[in-house]
Amino acid sequence: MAPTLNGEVDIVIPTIRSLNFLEDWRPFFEPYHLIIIQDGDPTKEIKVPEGFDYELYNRNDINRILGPKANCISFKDGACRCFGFLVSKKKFIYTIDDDCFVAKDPSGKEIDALAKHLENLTKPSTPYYFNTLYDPYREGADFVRGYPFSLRAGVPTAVSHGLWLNIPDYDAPTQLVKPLDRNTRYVDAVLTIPKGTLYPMCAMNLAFNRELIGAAMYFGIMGDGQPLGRYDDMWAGWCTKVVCDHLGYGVKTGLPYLWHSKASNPFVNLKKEYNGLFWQEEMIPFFQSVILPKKCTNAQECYLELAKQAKEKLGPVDPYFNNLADAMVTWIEAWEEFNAPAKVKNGTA
Ligand SMILES: O=c1ccn([C@@H]2O[C@H](COP(=O)(O)OP(=O)(O)O[C@H]3O[C@@H](CO)[C@H](O)[C@H]3O)[C@@H](O)[C@H]2O)c(=O)[nH]1
Ligand SMILES: [Mn+2]
Repeated sequence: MAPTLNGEVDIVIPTIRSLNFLEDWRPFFEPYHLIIIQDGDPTKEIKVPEGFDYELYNRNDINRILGPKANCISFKDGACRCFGFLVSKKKFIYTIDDDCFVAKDPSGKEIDALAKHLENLTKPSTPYYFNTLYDPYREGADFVRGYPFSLRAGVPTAVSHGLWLNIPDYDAPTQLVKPLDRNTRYVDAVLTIPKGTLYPMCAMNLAFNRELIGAAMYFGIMGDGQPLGRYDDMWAGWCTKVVCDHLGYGVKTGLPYLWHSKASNPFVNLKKEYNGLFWQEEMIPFFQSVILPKKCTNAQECYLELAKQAKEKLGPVDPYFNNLADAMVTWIEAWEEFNAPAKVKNGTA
């Protein structure tokens, strides 16, 4: 198990409701610093349970801190969480939704999701050759026969994507036709997503190495005033995976699980997602075809190149993508204002 890295971790929570869920996480989260992003009405008071060390930002704070660049941070959408990624100074970020609770593994033991994410992030990934016994660095597992020794050191892990029991993260059409579906299947595995393969990244139980990939973990312009919602984490997932593949970093998915308690309204979600259901048939082939030049040697440089290509290739799909590409550039400008560009060489920050 990874050591407690509490000096190197920020927990980022977007919220429009109360934070009572933190009581459930207290044994695991209390040693850590929280960055709470209060979305929606800034005059509403958000109560944080006693005993937590936190900083809280509402929309007025975001506007005051970023000035004109604040327009790259979404309003009335969980995508606002990426402001927390921007202002953090820590090596690792864990972001969690406020309707997610501690899950139990099949033995009935409570799952310390954060500890498992940190373990995932501090052990290598294997994107170049699939290990059929899954995570080879796990206690009691290893590389199987036929696995090349030249690849057994693995690569640095940039993203750890956790899953959820109970309410599944379905898109609105699926949720509308299968409202009673509950995810009861606990799969005891962590997989590295192979190089060249995209995946639908969900942000409700997500951790990443901010120094390696933080600059590309931008959640786009979604929600209020935008023709798209609930594709914030999808966009960030596609961008970060393409950047990780280019820079030689790994992305893991699987354990840890948490308990997703609340289904959001599928009718509201359908309105938010509607364009995305069509546009994803264009967005995904775009990301599958992206080639980043060798001169891009860190996440910021890769991201600016991605913004350029997204404008060229997706702008004709809808003018929204021109605005999104511009917002991606603004994000990097803000990122570099807040963080002296981390010169990351060979995966060590
Ligand atoms: O306007 C808003 C709405 C929500 N939030 C905060 O964002 C997260 C997620 O909200 P919620 O749990 O209601 O949404 P889900 O449909 O369950 O989850 C989706 O959100 C994305 C991942 O977070 C992804 O699209 C789906 O998993 C909560 O913390 C809300 O408080 C917000 O800040 N502003
Ligand atoms: Mn939810």
